[in-house]
Amino acid sequence: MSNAWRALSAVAVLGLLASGCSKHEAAAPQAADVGWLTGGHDDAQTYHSPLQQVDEANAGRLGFGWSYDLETTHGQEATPVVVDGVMYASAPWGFVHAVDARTGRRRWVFDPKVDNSITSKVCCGIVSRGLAFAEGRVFTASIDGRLSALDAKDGKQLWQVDTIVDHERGYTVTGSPYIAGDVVVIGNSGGELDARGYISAYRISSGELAWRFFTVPGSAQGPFEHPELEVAAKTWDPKSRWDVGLGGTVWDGMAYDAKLDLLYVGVGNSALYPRKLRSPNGGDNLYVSSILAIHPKTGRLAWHYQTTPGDQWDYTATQKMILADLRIGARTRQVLMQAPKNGFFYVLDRATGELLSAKPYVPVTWASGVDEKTGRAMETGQGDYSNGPKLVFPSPAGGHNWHPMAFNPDTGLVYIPTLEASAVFWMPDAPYVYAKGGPNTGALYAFPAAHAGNWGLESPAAKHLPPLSELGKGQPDTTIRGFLRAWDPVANKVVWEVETSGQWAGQMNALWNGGGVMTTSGNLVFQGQSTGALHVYRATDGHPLAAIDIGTSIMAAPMTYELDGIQYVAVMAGFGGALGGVHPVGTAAERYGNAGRIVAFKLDGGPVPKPAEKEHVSTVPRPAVERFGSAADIQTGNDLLKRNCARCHANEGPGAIPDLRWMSAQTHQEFEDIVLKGVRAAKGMGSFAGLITPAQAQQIRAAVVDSAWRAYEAAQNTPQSAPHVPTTAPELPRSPEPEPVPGREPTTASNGASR
Ligand SMILES: O=C(O)c1cc(C(=O)O)c2c(n1)C(=O)C(=O)c1cc(C(=O)O)[nH]c1-2
Ligand SMILES: [Ca+2]
Repeated sequence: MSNAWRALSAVAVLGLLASGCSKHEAAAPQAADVGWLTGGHDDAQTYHSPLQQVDEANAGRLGFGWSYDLETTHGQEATPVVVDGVMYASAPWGFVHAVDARTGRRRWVFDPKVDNSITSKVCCGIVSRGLAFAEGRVFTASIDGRLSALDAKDGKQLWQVDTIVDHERGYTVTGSPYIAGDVVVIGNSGGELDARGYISAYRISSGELAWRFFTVPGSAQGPFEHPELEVAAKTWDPKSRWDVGLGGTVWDGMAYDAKLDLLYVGVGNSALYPRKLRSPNGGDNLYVSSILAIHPKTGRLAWHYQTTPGDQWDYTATQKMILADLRIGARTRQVLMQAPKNGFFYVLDRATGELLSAKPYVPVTWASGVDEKTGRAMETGQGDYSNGPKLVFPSPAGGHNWHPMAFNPDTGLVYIPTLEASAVFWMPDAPYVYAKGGPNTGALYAFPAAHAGNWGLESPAAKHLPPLSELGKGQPDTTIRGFLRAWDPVANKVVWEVETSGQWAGQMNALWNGGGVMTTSGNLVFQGQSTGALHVYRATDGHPLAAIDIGTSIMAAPMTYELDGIQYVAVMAGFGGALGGVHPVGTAAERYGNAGRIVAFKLDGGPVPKPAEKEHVSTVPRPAVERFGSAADIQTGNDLLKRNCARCHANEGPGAIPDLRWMSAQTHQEFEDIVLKGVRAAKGMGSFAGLITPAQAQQIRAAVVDSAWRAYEAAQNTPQSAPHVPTTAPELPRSPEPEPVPGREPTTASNGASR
């Protein structure tokens, strides 16, 4: 169907010819090399490979192939591509690593030379979700929004464009570029800041801008950049906060159908979050939280489907979409499938945008269902926090986030890394004030989780809320859990599942312990965990086949390719993203540090070398400075911290991002320079000058010091109530469980982390 598939079958034909030629020499026929051509393997973004050398009978023999040092401790979220024996991998900041896919030896590295002052605008970690490959060129976006075309041979830059329309606003780019015909398309991030979302399409050959599509109007009356915005403007209150940008960022999934010549684009949440502040008289607010089908030749909209009308919970529809042909009733339908954050699994006709089904794949309370006639979600009111705090399922982390799901055409199942979690949303007491280029959600939220630092209901900023016993009355169990779910997209039910939260159920770590997914025609499903294990399951029934401990936390989806008759499986490993500031209790990142690397596996490769173990802090240290500031300063400091800092600094233990409570005396001295002059921008801490005054910086510091002393005093009085900082992480299972894991029952059997 797609270019990628055509390329693959061309390789297969060449392979057959080659094996025909070698007939006389009585040698084993040479298997054709098979690559992985887009982030999700193909234009349909299936995360499925037809390879079957590694299969359910031998997956237990998977071992070390090679590893490659990515020279960073920021999170790894990308799936590399492999073309002609070379792996191209995108890494934090927008680096590209070209690596010999047989040996892991470096061929070239592209450094986008980012001005690191951009980091104060990063919402959810300095990450990259991938690159695109076409016509001998690698396309990559840097976090500051430049799109570069590189010569795949040597990494030389062929062209580069600045894709950002307004550098005063909170734009960054973490998403992958995608190819659609002769254009390369890129979106951007900033839906928690003041971005006005859009995608831009550039000519593959020259980098010339072909078209740009804004996802939300810039004003009530126009002039409108393109006709679709006039339609969209009617769904907004004319008094909407046009000045704040309104969100609708395209920060992750796209897919392309070459036959229909349609590009599919997932659009993110609204900014501000609360309707009351954003579009006071309501409206659906197109095209936030929508799936768009766009003609890549013209940039005109073919159809749209809005998953969350008038979103106010960060329910992005940016999640990766998969294109497949499914037998539904008596017909084969060309479908698009998505599991957006809002908790419903959508099957749409991808030619027309018609809704075929939408069923919850995790607990959902904001809506009772989706009306399949009108295609509209039916809101319950449980999500309405305009008059007081409300506990809502799913949480803003989503029933599913950026972690790729995978579709296996052999089993007909979609494998989804899901989250069962809720959050309490509320409007802050202080009136909302627009912060140019800064955080502008207009709402706050917290997770009912243990050890959740600034993200939890125990955080000082959430202290005035009613207790969970009251907020959660009559609601589903708020224990945070994660499951890998095999979902039948025709019957709309779970066929099998394994729990991936394990021993962390109820804690923030449970959120994304399970990473992105890949599936193969060896009847296999692959998923890494932040424990540092790559898990392999039988695709048909979830039977666990292998758990390979690599000593590096895995979030990204694995991929696979075959060279010289050897099938490799590879994954980019490293903890971070939105959870970068959370203490990764019990993970490989905690035990072995978080040096990012690519690890490749092959049959009979033996154990994977692990990084050296880190030394662990087992006590709560004494804060480096004495308490200071008034109670009012500390209260203000906590609110400022929640709005500006908590998206990175959870302050609940040693994470990939420092816990500010344990700043050294030296760091305390440099605090204003760090916050206001950007002296640590190279590490990811850009300047907040213009957003925070020197006096406010001191209020934030006073709040941090107060928290540090409270933790210290608690630890002195009752050691067992001290923050949980284990000295060793649990051992991972080395051998598969004997029993299959059938049916709908939740199980902890297969990942061994339930002890
Ligand atoms: O609205 C946005 O523009 C935006 C951007 C990003 C991003 O670029 O990383 C995330 C989110 N939203 C988001 O809501 C979210 O849950 C999230 C998780 C992650 C991550 O990398 O772990 N990024 C983002
Ligand atoms: Ca968002």
